[in-house]
Amino acid sequence: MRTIIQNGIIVTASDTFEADLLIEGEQIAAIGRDFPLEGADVIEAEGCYVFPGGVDPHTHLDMPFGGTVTKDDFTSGTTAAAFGGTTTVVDFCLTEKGKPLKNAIKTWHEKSKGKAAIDYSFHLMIGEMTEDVLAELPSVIQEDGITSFKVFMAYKNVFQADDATLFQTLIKAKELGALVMVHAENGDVIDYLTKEALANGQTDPIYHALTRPVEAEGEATGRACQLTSLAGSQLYVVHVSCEEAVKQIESARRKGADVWGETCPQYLTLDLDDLRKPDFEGAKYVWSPPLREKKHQEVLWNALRTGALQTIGSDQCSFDFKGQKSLGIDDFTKIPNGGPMIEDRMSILYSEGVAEGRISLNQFVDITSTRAAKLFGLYPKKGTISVGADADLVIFDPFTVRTISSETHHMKVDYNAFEGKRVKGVVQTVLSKGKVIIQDDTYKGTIGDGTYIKRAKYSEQLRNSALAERV
Ligand SMILES: NC(=O)NCCC(=O)O
Ligand SMILES: [Zn+2]
Ligand SMILES: [Zn+2]
Repeated sequence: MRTIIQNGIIVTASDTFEADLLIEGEQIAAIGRDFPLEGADVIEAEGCYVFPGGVDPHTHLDMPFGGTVTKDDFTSGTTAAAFGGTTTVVDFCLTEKGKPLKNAIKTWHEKSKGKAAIDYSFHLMIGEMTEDVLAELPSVIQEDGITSFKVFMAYKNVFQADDATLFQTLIKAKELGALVMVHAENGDVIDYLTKEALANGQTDPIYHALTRPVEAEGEATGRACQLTSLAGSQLYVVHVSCEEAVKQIESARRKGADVWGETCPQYLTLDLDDLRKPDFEGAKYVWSPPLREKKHQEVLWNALRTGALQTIGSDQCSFDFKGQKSLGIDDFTKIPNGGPMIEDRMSILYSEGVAEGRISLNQFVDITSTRAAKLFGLYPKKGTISVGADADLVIFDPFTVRTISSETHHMKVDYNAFEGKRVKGVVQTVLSKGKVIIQDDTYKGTIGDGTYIKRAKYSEQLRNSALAERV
């Protein structure tokens, strides 16, 4: 199959230029002008940007959590992602203590195989570091192509791991060439504060935020950075929400530590007051870390602009308001944490970031796609527009304005945290591996065409991307 995308403005993390793209099969075959049109499907992109498909490094699809299971599975979640311009997701595979890692990986393949609209991969949670886990890790990297491990420093008695586990994971990751990811909040302090709040009859959603203070995130972020330096390893801090955490990451990076940071659309745009909405509506805005005071948003935008934070994940973890979030109507600790964000991740970053002049167009591509592809061993197959790269592409109309609503979104949940918000820019066409999967707000793909990607090691990836940048 031959496809030509013509007259668009190509945008990569480094360049913006007018050119046509020739796609042969699944890949970009040439970038230029005046390709022979005979026998090709021609897509007109005049007046539009052509971006590399988004890479969402942080999703939870079909995941059991908080006494229920996320509403969006690999089919609805990846389809919604595609509508929003994302063409690769890396999902978190949850493990269970005392059980082989391979069991968890098998379960995640069962959840996703033949069910995805776009390509996907897995991170692997490490909850404990036993002899068995140590013995399994090399094959997780070599055979399963899973080159990032996630350690939770919060969710006491559920996912939380101790510092010894985090430290050993960092040491092992350095040896094996993996990137360690952390959910950085002090779970013990939060456990104490939540018990105290409940004892005082403080059960409303706002107490979710008030019992997870910025200091708890700042402290855990700093601790993770220090342990990373001590291990001489590499760290990626997920869903950074506040200035206290940004400062720790900035300070570690200034000292030369190999530390990276991600934030999410919700922390850039929503705030603590959303949790105070009446009639339990605040439950729609329960994330961990929680939404913060508005002043933190500017810090996060500045961090993205200056490079102190490098990526944006959706942290897609969706629960219906009715029936799922309502589990916590009398007790905020029972509200399932998380929200629907996979579809609007890029839209929010474009509209609030590029259109509002906070970040450049090239930074937008880097933050939504390229940087995550590089960090997680997907580059240059994913995350850029270059000859030989997968033809995962987004044709984006920057001028049209749309209104976000749960009535028109493609996620399975009954609300959208941005209901009624007007955003600049509309995804017009999306290609995944050379095939049009979204056009005119319609899904044209085939569920199951999204396939599992084995990823390169962290160290190899950095070497390869440095080489690719030099060419
Ligand atoms: N972030 C959140 O509230 N839910 C998803 C699980 C996690 O990433 O901690
Ligand atoms: Zn988390
Ligand atoms: Zn998450």
